[in-house]
Amino acid sequence: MITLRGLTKRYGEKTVVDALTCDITPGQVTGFLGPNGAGKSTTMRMTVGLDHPHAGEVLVGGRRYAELKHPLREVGALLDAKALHPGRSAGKHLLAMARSNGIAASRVEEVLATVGLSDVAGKRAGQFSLGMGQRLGIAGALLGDPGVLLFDEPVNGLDPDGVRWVRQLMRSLAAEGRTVFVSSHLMSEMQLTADHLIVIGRGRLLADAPVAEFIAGNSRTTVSVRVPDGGDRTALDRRLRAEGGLTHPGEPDELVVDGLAVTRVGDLVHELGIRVHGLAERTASLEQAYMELTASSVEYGVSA
Ligand SMILES: Nc1ncnc2c1ncn2[C@@H]1O[C@H](COP(=O)(O)OP(=O)(O)OP(=O)(O)O)[C@@H](O)[C@H]1O
Repeated sequence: MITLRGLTKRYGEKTVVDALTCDITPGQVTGFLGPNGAGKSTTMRMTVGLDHPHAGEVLVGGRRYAELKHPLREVGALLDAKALHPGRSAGKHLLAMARSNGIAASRVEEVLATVGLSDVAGKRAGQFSLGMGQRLGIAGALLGDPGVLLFDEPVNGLDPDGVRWVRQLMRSLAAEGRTVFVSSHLMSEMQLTADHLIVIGRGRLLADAPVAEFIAGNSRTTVSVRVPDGGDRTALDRRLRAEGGLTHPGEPDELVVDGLAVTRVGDLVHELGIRVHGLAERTASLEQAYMELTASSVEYGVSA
């Protein structure tokens, strides 16, 4: 469990993490979303003692990071995959981490195997590709077999196979009862990986909800009706509007209906005796819901 209570961080005049209060609970993957500069990395850095809050606190398993005797056994983190000694081999890098936290040397081979780097254990980390570096960072996070894991954009630079591997790893770590907190800008991937979401904008909490609830609460479900005959389409359009629906054209043979349930649209089609080629409910994607929610919190954007 990670507990944030009024967590606040300022850089100069700017408050980059602003009174964040939430719990990141075990047994599920919690996605951490927010526009560039929202304060995600800063929050994660404070969780593992690399930055210090100006106010409030962040606790791991009920304790501050500084109070943990062997921190890597309690919380593992992939924050900046490039932050390692480039001349040191992957194996030696992990061994040094293990020694500093009283972790058995045998864990090094285990985690290298888990991330698929056993064959390059002797290679210098500086020669690693972006994806290999990410895998090594993940190995470091797993080293102490911790109950709490933080991953800051873990799929950055990974190929599709690697992205899928990370997704499965996150899911299995959560299924083992661990707390998995992961940031990403890849909404489609988050939709597949996360159970719960924490969304921030300009350092403030915007949402703390299960993925499905977040999507439902920040977007509208529409109904798509495919009507091949233009005359029928006009008649249906008129009727749907009379019933209080908002309609707009989609594909050439399609009407998109807002504000009426799919069952009601189906009944009206039947009543009018209209031939249709498709009737479907369209649920918004996480990306649409996210864009909707964060539109006013984007700091570094270009106007459309
Ligand atoms: N060491 C620092 N000194 C000054 N400002 C900083 C420092 N670290 C971060 N910031 C500022 O704090 C804000 C939050 O940055 P942070 O990296 O936490 O955001 P983020 O949500 O992780 O963004 P991204 O999605 O781009 O990685 C930004 O405006 C950033 O410029």
